[in-house]
Amino acid sequence: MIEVENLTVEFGRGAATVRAVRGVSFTVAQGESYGLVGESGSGKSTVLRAIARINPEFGGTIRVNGTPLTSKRSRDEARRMQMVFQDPYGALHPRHTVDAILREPLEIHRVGDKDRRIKAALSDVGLGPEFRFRYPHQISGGQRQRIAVARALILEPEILLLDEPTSALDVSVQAEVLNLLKRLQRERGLTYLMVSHNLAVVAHICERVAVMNRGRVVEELTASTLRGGEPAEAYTRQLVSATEGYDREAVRGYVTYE
Ligand SMILES: Nc1ncnc2c1ncn2[C@@H]1O[C@H](COP(=O)(O)OP(=O)(O)OP(=O)(O)O)[C@@H](O)[C@H]1O
Repeated sequence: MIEVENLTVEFGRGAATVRAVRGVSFTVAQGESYGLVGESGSGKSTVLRAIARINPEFGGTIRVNGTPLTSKRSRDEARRMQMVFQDPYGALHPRHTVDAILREPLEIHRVGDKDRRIKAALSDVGLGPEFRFRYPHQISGGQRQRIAVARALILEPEILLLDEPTSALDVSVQAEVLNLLKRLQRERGLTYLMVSHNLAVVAHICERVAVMNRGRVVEELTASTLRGGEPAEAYTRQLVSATEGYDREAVRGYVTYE
């Protein structure tokens, strides 16, 4: 469970201060998938980065399973909460094989039975053992993102923070990775907090959604209200209609399961 209360994040000082997040509150229940949507610059990634402590400075309170987060991420917490980034190429070390990439978190956290776990992690994301000794440049973008998901899950966390996990992928590959994420969430009862500028992606994965604008949450709504296109706030309606044509087509491609 993630409880965010009156979160504020500022960058810079004096006249140059950017108030990126301004008093954001929401709660994500255990096993729920919750989305943050909004235009570029609305502050959604900054919320996620505060929870992951990539930006360690924040105001307000963030509690994970009841424990308030401090500016330093504990080792135990890293096991419970993992993050998947937009760009799988940037997130994976180019000179490490898939095996080394998946082995690293097991070594850091002194988890045994490494070979078995690595093979299982690959199979969990739909990749065969032949991928194990390849380098990131020897596999496709979608396969790289599957490896990033495998790495995030290899320590068996409860929570995944997903920052635009499919935005760098072609639409057809996006659908595959989204279906994979959805299946893993269902099978393992994972809690997801996902950021995307793409309403269709969020409506496909998430049960509830917070819409952000200029650092604030303007509306919290269910995915079915979002899909139905009848949100209460004018800003959300604008966001829906701005993306309607393209995304409604795209979402039709998402509703198949592996
Ligand atoms: N490290 C930083 N230093 C200064 N300003 C920053 C920093 N990170 C983010 N910002 C600013 O904070 C605001 C919110 O950015 P954020 O990345 O959270 O938006 P976003 O909604 O996730 O958009 P995008 O989808 O484009 O990433 C923006 O005005 C951005 O320029």
